[in-house]
Amino acid sequence: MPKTASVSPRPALATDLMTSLGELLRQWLPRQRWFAGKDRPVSELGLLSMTELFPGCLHLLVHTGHGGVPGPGGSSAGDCYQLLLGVRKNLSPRLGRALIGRAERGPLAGLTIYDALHDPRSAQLLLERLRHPGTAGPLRFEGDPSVPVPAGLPPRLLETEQSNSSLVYGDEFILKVFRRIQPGVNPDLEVPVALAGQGCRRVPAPVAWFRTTHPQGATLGVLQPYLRDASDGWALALQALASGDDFTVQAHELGRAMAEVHLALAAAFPGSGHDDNGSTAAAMTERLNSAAHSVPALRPFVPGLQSAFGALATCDSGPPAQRVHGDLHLGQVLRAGREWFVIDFEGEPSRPLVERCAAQSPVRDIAGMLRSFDYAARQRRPWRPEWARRCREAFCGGYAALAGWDPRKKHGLLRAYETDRAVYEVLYEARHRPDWLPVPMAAIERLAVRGD
Ligand SMILES: Nc1ncnc2c1ncn2[C@@H]1O[C@H](COP(=O)(O)OP(=O)(O)O)[C@@H](O)[C@H]1O
Ligand SMILES: O=P(O)(O)O[C@H]1O[C@H](CO)[C@@H](O[C@H]2O[C@H](CO)[C@@H](O)[C@H](O)[C@H]2O)[C@H](O)[C@H]1O
Repeated sequence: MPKTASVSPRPALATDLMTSLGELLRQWLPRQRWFAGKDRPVSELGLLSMTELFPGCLHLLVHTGHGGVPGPGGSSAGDCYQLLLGVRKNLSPRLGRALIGRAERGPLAGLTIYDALHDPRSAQLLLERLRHPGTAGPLRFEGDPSVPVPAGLPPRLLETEQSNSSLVYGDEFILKVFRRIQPGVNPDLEVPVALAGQGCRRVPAPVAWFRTTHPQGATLGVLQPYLRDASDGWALALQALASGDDFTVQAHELGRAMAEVHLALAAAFPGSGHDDNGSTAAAMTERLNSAAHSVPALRPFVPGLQSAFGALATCDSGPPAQRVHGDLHLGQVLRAGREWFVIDFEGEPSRPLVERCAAQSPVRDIAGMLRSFDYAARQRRPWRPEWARRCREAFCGGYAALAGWDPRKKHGLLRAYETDRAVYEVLYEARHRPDWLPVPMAAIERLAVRGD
C-alpha cells in the first residue's frame, strides 16, 4: 500500500500505481453501468488524484480517454471517474461481486482490488468521515451542522440501475457517490440546497457532502434523508398498469408537485428571462444530427423530426426560462405517504455541466414526464396508448392548476421538447439498454410522421 495519506500523485507514484491498476481498470470500467465510454476501448487511463481514505481504501479520480474518439455518452476529451478501491490480501466470498481483480505488478502486486462501496466496513467509515467535517488531502467533507447524523447506521448498497452509486444507511440517509465527475458544484447538491432555502418540501435537503479541490473543484457525493417506504413513480405506474388501476389522480398530483418545484426553482435562481426559441431549435437540430450519426435507425426520420424544431423557431416565446430538473421521468419521483417528492437534479448525465445548469424552458421537464408515461404504457402488451394519454392530460391539468399556464396550450413547444427528449432517449437506450430501443423509436416514428 502507498504510505501517503493523500496525494496529487507524484508522477513516479502515479506511474507505479497505474502499473498495478491500469489493466484491471481497463477491463472493469466498461462493465460498469455508470461508465459512459462502453462503446469504445479505454485507450488512455491516468491517475488524477489518489487519497488513502482509510487503511485498505484508496480514493481515486481517474481520467479515461478513447484516443480522441467522441462517443454518445462521453466527451472526445475523455472523462473523469471517482473510484473507491478496496485493497486486501484476500477477498471474502461475500464480496465476490465487488472484485476488480488481482494486481500482478507494481506496488500492489499480489493484492486483491475491489469496489469498496460494496464493503460494509468501508461504507461505514465513509459515513464516519461525513459525520465529522474535515479534510483528507484534496477531499473536503462538509455538512449542515443542524442535522445530526447518528453513528453506526448499517449501510447497504442500492442494487438499482443507476447512473451513480448509492448507499442507504439504516433507512435514514442515502449517500449518492457520483461516478462521472465534472468540475464545479454538482446541480444535485446545488439545487436541493437552494430549494431547501426556499422552504420547498418536495426535495430531500442535503445534510452532508464531500468534494475535491484537486485537480479542480468538484462535488463527489451527497448525503440526504432517505424516504423510507417510498416507491418510485415508475414502479407505481407499472403496478397500476398491471392491475388496471387508474393512475390519473396520482398523475394530477404529480403535475401539481412539479409546478410547485418549478415555482421554487424560479424563486431560488431568479433572473433567467425568456428562452430564445431560435437558438434552442438550432441546438436541438444539432443534437439530432449527432444522434443520427451514432444511431443509424434514426436517420430515415431526421427530416420529419427537424420539422418539429423548425416549428419551434416560429413559436411564441412560452414560459420564461429558469433552472429546471433536466432529466425528469417517473424514476425521479418518489411517492411517500400521499406526497410526491422529486430527486436527482443532475440533469441528463451526458450533457456538459454548464448546459445542465443553464436556464431552460420548464417545458423540458414536462416533456420528460410525458415521455415517461409513454415508456410505462409500452411495457404492457398490448400497448396502452389510452393509459398514457389520460396520464398526460391529468399531469398537465395538475401542473396548470398551480403554474399559471397550461402546457396543453403550448403544442409547438411541447412537440419540439418531446422530440428532443425522444432523441436523447434513443441515444441513451442504444448506449445502455439496446433491448429498450424500440420504446423511444416508436415515439420517434410518431413524432416524425404524425407530428403529435
Ligand atoms: N431521498 C431518497 N429516499 C429514498 N430513495 C431514494 C432517495 N434518493 C434516491 N433514492 C433511490 O435511489 C435511486 C437512485 O437515485 P438517483 O438520484 O436517481 O441516482 P442516479 O442519478 O444514480 O440514477 C432512486 O431511483 C430511488 O429509488
Ligand atoms: O439514471 P437516471 O435516472 O439519471 O436517468 C437515465 O436513466 C433512465 C432509465 O433508468 C432513463 O429513463 C428512460 O427510461 C425510463 C424507464 O426506465 C423512463 O421512465 C424514462 O422516461 C426514459 O427517459 C433516462 O432517460 C436516463 O437519463
